[in-house]
Amino acid sequence: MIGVLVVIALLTLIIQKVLARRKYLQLREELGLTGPPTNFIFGNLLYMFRVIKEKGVEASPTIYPELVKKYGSTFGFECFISRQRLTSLIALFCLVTCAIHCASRFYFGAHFDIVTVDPHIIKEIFISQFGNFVDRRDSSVNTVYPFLDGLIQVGHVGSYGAGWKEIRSVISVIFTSASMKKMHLMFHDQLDNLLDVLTEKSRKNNGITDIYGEYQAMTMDMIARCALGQNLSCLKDRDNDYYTRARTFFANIQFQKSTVFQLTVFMPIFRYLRRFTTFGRAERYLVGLLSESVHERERERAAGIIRPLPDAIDLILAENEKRKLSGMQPLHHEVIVCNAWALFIAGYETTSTALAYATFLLAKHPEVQATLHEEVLSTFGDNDTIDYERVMKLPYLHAVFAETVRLYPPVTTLTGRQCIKETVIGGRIRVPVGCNVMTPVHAVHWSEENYDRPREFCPERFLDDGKPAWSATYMPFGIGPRNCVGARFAEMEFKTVMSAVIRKFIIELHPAHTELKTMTANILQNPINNELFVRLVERK
Ligand code: HEM
Repeated sequence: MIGVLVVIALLTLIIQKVLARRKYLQLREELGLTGPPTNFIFGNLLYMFRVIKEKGVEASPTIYPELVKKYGSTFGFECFISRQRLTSLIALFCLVTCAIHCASRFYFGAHFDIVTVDPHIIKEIFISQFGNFVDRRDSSVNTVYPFLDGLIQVGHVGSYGAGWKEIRSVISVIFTSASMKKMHLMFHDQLDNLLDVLTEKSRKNNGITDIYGEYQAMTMDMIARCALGQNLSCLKDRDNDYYTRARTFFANIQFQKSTVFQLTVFMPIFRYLRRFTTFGRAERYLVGLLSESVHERERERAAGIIRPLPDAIDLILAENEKRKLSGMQPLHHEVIVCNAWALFIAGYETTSTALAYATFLLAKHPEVQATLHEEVLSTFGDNDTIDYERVMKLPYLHAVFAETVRLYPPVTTLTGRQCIKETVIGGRIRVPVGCNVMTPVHAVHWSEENYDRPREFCPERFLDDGKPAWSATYMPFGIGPRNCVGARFAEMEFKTVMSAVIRKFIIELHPAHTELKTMTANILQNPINNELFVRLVERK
């Protein structure tokens, strides 16, 4: 008798899930959108797998731009997940479905996104209707500590009461011009370290250097110093705990490498297993150190010890003290830790990727390199300190920066928003609560409607108009009130490092790496194999 009841319960459950899935798959049609054919179980995932299987992983950045060509500027798409481990995933899925059928949010397939590169709709979502789209498109694995209350993921209501708006207003104080100038003073030690390491490399092995590896170590040193007050020396000591754990974190927080990550796409309840994953364990260790740093800083401040060069933690704590004094609820300790962590991860990989792309592009375009070198040399000579005021104003350097992140945006699909109040966009598309709208930045930047010869590296396109305004056709740092809070920091770091490197070295192509091959995974666009080789020749 019990056996019969169990079978009936399971059948009912399966029928219910199948019907829910059918209804979900009809959403795209209901909203009047087209898109690639959808598989009942895998949504559009198989479409992505097919492209990568046929053309290789280097074709991954072309997926969205090609879809735009095929289905127009706004379409519907279900994505997220890799084929690797699908077999084990399905087996596990069947098992756990029986075990935890009470999970309330059930994604049998994947997320449904409205994808748009239409400038009018982009402006609506990210700016004029921002109030209806405050939340970022969520990734289930990130909706637990230590990500949930960090700026990258937090929604309009945070778990400790402080939502995106409040947290953003606190974090923004870190990036005012006055704070940035002080942080710039902290760059110089790291810059000297970088030049020492690169000089050594240029004298060995014919100057062939994996420049991406060196930039990654350096940006970690810089963000750790400026954001977290940690004096690391990853450039010179790759075995240090921060570096090895952060590399483990980044190398493993990927769909294809983590079964838990994959499971969260189907069933968000699995996000609670984050802490037991390889990336989760590395993260827990680093976040533990951060939490201790915050406590220590609180104790110092209470004892009246104020650092002359405040880092991000000092600035957050100072802002929190002001909040207390004016009768507002201060940010909870865990919220501060989540945000210190968010700044660390958002500020590390992205800037090193942009620097590596630019270095490669300068090697590939010696005429651009010569013009940039001339500008840097005529401003700073051979020995002047590269100071904040002057480096931020160099027009050609700015054009190289702007064009690099246009042609190879390091962040491609973080620019998504989740609807929190039902609305209509583009005058016709109903967007229900919970639905995501996402703009793939590279598809916007590679569109012939927006740029002449969009796949060519041409810094001059940013010279005529001076500083490019971030807009619906130029959005390497996103757009609207929830754009990249660290954009000016990234710009400052990029320009300072690039000036120092170009002043000291001639950059040439490595004969075996004459083409820049990138791949998109999760929200980022990285060099394939996480390495990028160039040849460095010390200038006389
Ligand atoms: C070249 C380097 C960088 C690129 C290309 C980049 C790009 C982006 C993009 C596209 C977004 C999403 C914006 C949107 O949804 O409209 C974003 C968000 C964010 N970025 Fe960056 N970023 C870079 C460097 C940094 C740095 C250095 C930091 C911190 C020091 C940082 C911190 C953040 C944070 C905290 C957010 C979330 C902001 C919010 O939701 O309010 N980023 N970034």
